[in-house]
Amino acid sequence: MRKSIKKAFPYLLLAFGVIVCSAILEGYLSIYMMKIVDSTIGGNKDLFKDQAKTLLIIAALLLPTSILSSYTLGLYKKKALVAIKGDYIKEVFDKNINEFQRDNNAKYLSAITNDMNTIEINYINGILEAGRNIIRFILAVAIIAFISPWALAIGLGISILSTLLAVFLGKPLQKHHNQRSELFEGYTSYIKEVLGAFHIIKSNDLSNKVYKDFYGKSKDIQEKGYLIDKIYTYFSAAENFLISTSFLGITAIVIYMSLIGKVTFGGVVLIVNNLEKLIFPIMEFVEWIPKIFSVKTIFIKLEDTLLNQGDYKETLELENFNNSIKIKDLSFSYEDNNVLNNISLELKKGEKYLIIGPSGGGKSTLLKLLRKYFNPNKGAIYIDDNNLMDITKESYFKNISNVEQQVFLFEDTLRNNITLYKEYTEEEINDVIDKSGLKEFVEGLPKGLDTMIYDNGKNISGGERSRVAIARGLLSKSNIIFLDEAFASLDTKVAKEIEETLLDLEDITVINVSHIIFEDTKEKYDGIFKIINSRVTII
Ligand SMILES: Nc1ncnc2c1ncn2[C@@H]1O[C@H](COP(=O)(O)OP(=O)(O)OP(=O)(O)O)[C@@H](O)[C@H]1O
Repeated sequence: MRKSIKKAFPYLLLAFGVIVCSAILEGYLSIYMMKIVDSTIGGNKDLFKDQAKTLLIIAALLLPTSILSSYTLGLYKKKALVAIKGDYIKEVFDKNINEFQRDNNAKYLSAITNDMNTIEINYINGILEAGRNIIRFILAVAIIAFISPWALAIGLGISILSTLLAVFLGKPLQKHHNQRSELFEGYTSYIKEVLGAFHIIKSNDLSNKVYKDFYGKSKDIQEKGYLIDKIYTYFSAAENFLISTSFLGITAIVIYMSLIGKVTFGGVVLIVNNLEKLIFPIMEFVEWIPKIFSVKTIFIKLEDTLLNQGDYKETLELENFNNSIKIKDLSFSYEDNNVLNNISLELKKGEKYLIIGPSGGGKSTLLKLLRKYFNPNKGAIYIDDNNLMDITKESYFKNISNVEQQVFLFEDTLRNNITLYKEYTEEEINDVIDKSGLKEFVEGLPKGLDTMIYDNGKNISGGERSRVAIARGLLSKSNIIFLDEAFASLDTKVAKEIEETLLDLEDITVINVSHIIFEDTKEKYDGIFKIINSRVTII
């Protein structure tokens, strides 16, 4: 993830370049001011008269450079955040389907909101502020060294002490930031769950329980934040004490040096003025250092969420599906739960299959294996004699489509929901609308295909949703359609009509996992398999 932020590095260089220019102007102005003060006190006013105009121009130039530095710092921040958020989402969608499904997706939600927020506040702002302070510090070092190396040595001593303090305090902060990030993850997951279950909570009078649970989780997060703030407070107090006593000490030393004639009056003014620039940047710098380091654990956590465990190299591109799917001696278990045992089946292109069996028997697992969500533990699935394990996911997914009980619909037009944002001719679209049984529905809509679908399809029926999923599959020229309990929430008449639509599709292989068997359509299947006790029987 840090690599993503590095993409914005040129903008960081630009911002720091502008700050360096501004610092040089400031330094030049300070030294000239000192020379003028000393020469004026010494009775020579000519230098002031000669240089007044130049100094005014330099002072005026500080205004645009400071505006430009704010602008370039903002630009870097924007580019870095867009890069890291964009790359994170892209990599989430590179995850294997099974690995993504295994996790609670609140983990990703929390990463893209809470963790990105912490990265922005502590890491990106930290880099900007630390860099800016280093530049200010170097300027002060140069100016003070020019006047008195002694004053510089003392100032640097304080800086080293402050840095050691920051490194020492950074460790516990890292741990607490990580724990807070985990609490945020649970909190996001909980909010997602209770908002999703709103009607169950209301209708079962669970609001009080939700309130209590929410209060507990929210309190834990606030307490952790409070603890982090407390550590920062102790840290700042120790640092303030160190700095203010040192500040007084150095001022006294410089005044003494002036009394014994080692520093001019202008030099005293300049050193006292630049001591602030020597000490405060370091003070701010050391405050940012633990914040920057504390984000390290968040980067590691984000990268962990993106890791794909399965690293099997897929080498075959499936252009088309022409003959058959062969399942040979396939076994699969979830850890030690053996779900499928030595299954062998052959499914032919264009034929229609129904898979039935008791709940928990392994029907959905077989379907997931056929959909390539994961690979078998033993045996194999062959698509036209190619081991499915070797076929790339991208090329395989182009050949299959899925009709689920819950068909996902985007908040967009019916057309875009069917085409899934790909280009097709009107003729192709009308053809699949006809074949999927959506024609009457579309014709009845005042805006036809341009009708908007709202809130994941609240304005269309369950049967229409299933038909949209079938239309998607037909339009993308899927060779195989998998159904997973697609009829479970439909009334019998609608379910039967959709099943008949599917059974009438020519050249398309349909594999339907269902509890529901209609006696009158049963005969239309080319094969019915029952999964029971980890084995398959042909009916
Ligand atoms: N991701 C998983 N991790 C661990 N065990 C799982 C997982 N998914 C399913 N199982 C277990 O595997 C077995 C088979 O589940 P599967 O969902 O394949 O059955 P099913 O026949 O489709 O059931 P149903 O008809 O109720 O949907 C069950 O014992 C189930 O608890």
